[in-house]
Amino acid sequence: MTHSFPRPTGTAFTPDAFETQTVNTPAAERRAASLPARRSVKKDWQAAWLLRAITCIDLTTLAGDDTAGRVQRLCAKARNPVRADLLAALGVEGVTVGAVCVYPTMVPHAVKALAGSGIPVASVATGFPAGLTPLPLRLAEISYAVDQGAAEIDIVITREHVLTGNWAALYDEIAAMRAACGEAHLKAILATGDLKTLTNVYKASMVAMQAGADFIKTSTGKEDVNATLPVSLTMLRALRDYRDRTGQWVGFKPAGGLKTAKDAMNWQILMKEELGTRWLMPDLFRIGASSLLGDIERQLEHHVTGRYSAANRHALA
Ligand SMILES: O=C[C@H](O)COP(=O)(O)O
Repeated sequence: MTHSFPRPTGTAFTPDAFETQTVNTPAAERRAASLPARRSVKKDWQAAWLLRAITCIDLTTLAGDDTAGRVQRLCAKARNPVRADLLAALGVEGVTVGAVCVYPTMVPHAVKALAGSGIPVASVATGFPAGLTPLPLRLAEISYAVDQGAAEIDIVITREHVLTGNWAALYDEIAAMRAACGEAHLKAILATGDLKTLTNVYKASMVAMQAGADFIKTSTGKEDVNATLPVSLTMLRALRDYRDRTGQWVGFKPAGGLKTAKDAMNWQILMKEELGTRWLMPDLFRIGASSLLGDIERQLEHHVTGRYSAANRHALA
């Protein structure tokens, strides 16, 4: 039984917790670069890590041409992410994903398609992906998504507040969004590809956690640069510093560009080494991805059958 942590409550706005902080970017980049070079775990252990990764995927479709039919198909995949014969061969059952993540108007279709599954529906909101609409409209979008049945809200921050060092304004907007979420969990998308420096990433992470975010998330998937290992390392260090200062455990969600099973394992290894095994569970770790599951399933098929499906012949090095 995994110990469950109380939902983070945030704190008062506390600039001294981060204002003098600077990130050693070359050191962070060196540390991150060492991960993919590692020999990854092999055979049964690899399969176990990949099954664990599936349980943390926020299976996502965030496209302008999304339809009810596409969301229904995604939800069917969320319910059964791995072929039954492969699960039987692996000796596991009941594997499902962490959540399904969609746009607000697609929430009702996901809620209906996931009824009885226990899989939560996550919705982006607050003017995703740019976030440049009036705050009252952004808060109303949160309320709409929650009213439609979303249990998790992925909000986007106003990057200008970070780029101008207006940390109080950033705190206030995220705190207002957290209040609008009510019982729904809030994931704060920092759009790190827009934030220019790792020091800004660290500070934005701390402010989002002080404002009550349940998760901090790297990217919308729409920036030029989305989830990277150096940025993720910086956010994990902020998570750890925040936990050490406040005792509150906040979750982490890399998103955007995680496409392969190797990507998933690189982030899992980073999480384990920086924060520990407990942080590999879906209440503290999610991967926002639209195509990652396909490659993980192909690697599991290879593990079981020794063959790759026609769609992919890239060995997991
Ligand atoms: O979290 C949501 C992201 O948009 C997923 O990005 P992706 O399509 O690169 O997997």
